[in-house]
Amino acid sequence: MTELLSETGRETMLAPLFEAGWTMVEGRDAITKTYQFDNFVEAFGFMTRAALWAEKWDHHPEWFNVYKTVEVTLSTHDAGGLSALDAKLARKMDQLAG
Ligand SMILES: C[C@H](O)[C@H](O)[C@H]1CNC2=NC(N)=NC(=O)C2=N1
Repeated sequence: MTELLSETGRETMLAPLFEAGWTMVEGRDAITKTYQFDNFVEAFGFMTRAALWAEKWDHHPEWFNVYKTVEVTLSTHDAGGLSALDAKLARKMDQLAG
């Protein structure tokens, strides 16, 4: 069972993500970010690479793709909110998106 982020965890792990363009989802303990790529192949390539990390970590994004835009929402369903895994996957996605 994955634990919800503590207050300290939120300050240390989420603050840098907010700096990097992630925001809280309204009315829900989840974070979201919209990535814009140059074209569909770049967007889908990002999703493919992120999917492999998600599967490896058994932690999966909610996401929505239209052409070169990918809208991502991260939350831990098992915990009913944000856990350290969401921060970890968010950092990986930023890295993959370059
Ligand atoms: C059984 C399986 O390990 C769980 O359902 C995993 C799968 N991927 C998951 N992904 C996310 N985002 N949250 C979860 O709680 C979660 N749980």
